Amino acid sequence: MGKAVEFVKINKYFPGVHVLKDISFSVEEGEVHALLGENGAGKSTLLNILHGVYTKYEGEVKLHGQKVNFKNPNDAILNGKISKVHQETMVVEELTVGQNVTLGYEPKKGVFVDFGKMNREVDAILQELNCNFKSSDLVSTLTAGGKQMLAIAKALYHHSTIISLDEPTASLTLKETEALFEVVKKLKKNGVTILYVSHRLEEIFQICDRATIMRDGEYIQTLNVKETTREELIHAMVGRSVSAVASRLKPSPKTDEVVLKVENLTDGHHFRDVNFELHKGEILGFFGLVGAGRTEIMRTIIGADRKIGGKIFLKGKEVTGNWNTTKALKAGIGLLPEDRKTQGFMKQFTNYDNIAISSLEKNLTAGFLDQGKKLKNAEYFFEELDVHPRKPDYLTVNMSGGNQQKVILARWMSTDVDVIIFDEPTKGVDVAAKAEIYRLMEELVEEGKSLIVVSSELPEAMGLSDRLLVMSEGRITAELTVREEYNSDTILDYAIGGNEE
Ligand SMILES: Nc1ncnc2c1ncn2[C@@H]1O[C@H](COP(=O)(O)OP(=O)(O)OP(=O)(O)O)[C@@H](O)[C@H]1O
Repeated sequence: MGKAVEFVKINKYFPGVHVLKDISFSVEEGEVHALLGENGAGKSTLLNILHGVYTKYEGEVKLHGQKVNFKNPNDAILNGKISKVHQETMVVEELTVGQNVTLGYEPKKGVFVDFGKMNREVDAILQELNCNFKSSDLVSTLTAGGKQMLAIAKALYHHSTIISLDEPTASLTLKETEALFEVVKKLKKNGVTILYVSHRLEEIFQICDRATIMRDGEYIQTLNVKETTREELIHAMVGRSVSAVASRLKPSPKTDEVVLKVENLTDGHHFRDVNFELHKGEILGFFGLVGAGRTEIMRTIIGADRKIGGKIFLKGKEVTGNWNTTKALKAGIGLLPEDRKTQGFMKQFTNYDNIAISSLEKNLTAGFLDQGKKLKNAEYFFEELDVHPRKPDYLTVNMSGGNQQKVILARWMSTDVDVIIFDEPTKGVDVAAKAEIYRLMEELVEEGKSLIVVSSELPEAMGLSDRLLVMSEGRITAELTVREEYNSDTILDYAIGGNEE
């Protein structure tokens, strides 16, 4: 078999930073090849070069032995038969699936779009991908997994022979993830080459043949996944051994004082009759599959969404009136949102300003905002969370995805609120930073703060929480109070809804 992709001595510079340093390696035709590395290692930058997003770089990219230099991603799709599928795949919600898949390249009858042909062609691809929606369905009716499939369908419509999947499972349900893996296997069988970027190492072992590891913009090595252990992969990525397992070093200073109480909370759509208490100094886990209603509960608690029934008590006082996020923050409760790209940071702000937004009072000296204080606080978290590059004065928008997450985490960790809700705190975050985040959470409870951690990663939910609530389809299906008795099979059963109390 030949080489689908060859990178030859790729160098890439952004103003003041040398991001890719002499990267050379190749990807075989028909293999599933993982691209691994810590946040900021350069994975997205390399993919952006491959897919024609960045056109200025040193070195050569070859596809099937031919040197290419695409003008833009469209050029790459049309002339290189190479497509990228990622989280933020652009779709036009108001159009049908078929219109989105064929956008700009619709089959025509004379000057008119041939909708019959469009639907026939797209439906054939959707069938091949085992999708449960049709070409004529509106995109707005699709789930995150459906949209991902749509992007793959688009790649196939353009006869792509190389497809990159960038963190494809981050927002997918368990079922959607399984369906995606089936599709990956099928594509591979048909000779399609897949480049796969993910921070979820178990997935690498499930579907990848080889893995290339990058560190600080450099090529480290390419490994045969079957002959590699999880520990070896982590060591190659981080350059040292790191425990990839969420664990607690110290017990929580948990008390009986109830800081947050939720009674029969219902939003009429995503969850109903939710009851729970959060105690001062504890980490309360919320485990469930994507779509179980956890995010919606948390948004309702902080006043971002409306409830139609039930009560919320904060430190013994019922939350009434026009409850909103500003009032919540003032009352001492904050949420680190799951969707940090759109709800997380200000594009025109530097890292230290983005970190300081929610703790401005802490950064005042004699009534004025103290730049020095802001910077010092940012520097502390940059060190603790190992943020790359170590530049608090950089615009957050220019940081890698995972490092942006760390900046937003730092914001919530420096707030004065004493109840912090973390929604998927380690999504998109590399393995070394995960361990740091767990340690910082322990420090927060030690300081007397109370945390809720929403997680779809079972080992994380089990390893981190003092108490664990399991949700399925909008309801709490179990409460597990003794850490030592956590059992992953039972918890998954509760999450799937097969073992309701
Ligand atoms: N437009 C830009 N201007 C300046 N620096 C940039 C720009 N885009 C990326 N970088 C820097 O390039 C480096 C590599 O970023 P890249 O997004 O490729 O990393 P990554 O491996 O994909 O990380 P993650 O796992 O967090 O997504 C980072 O240090 C980032 O700050």
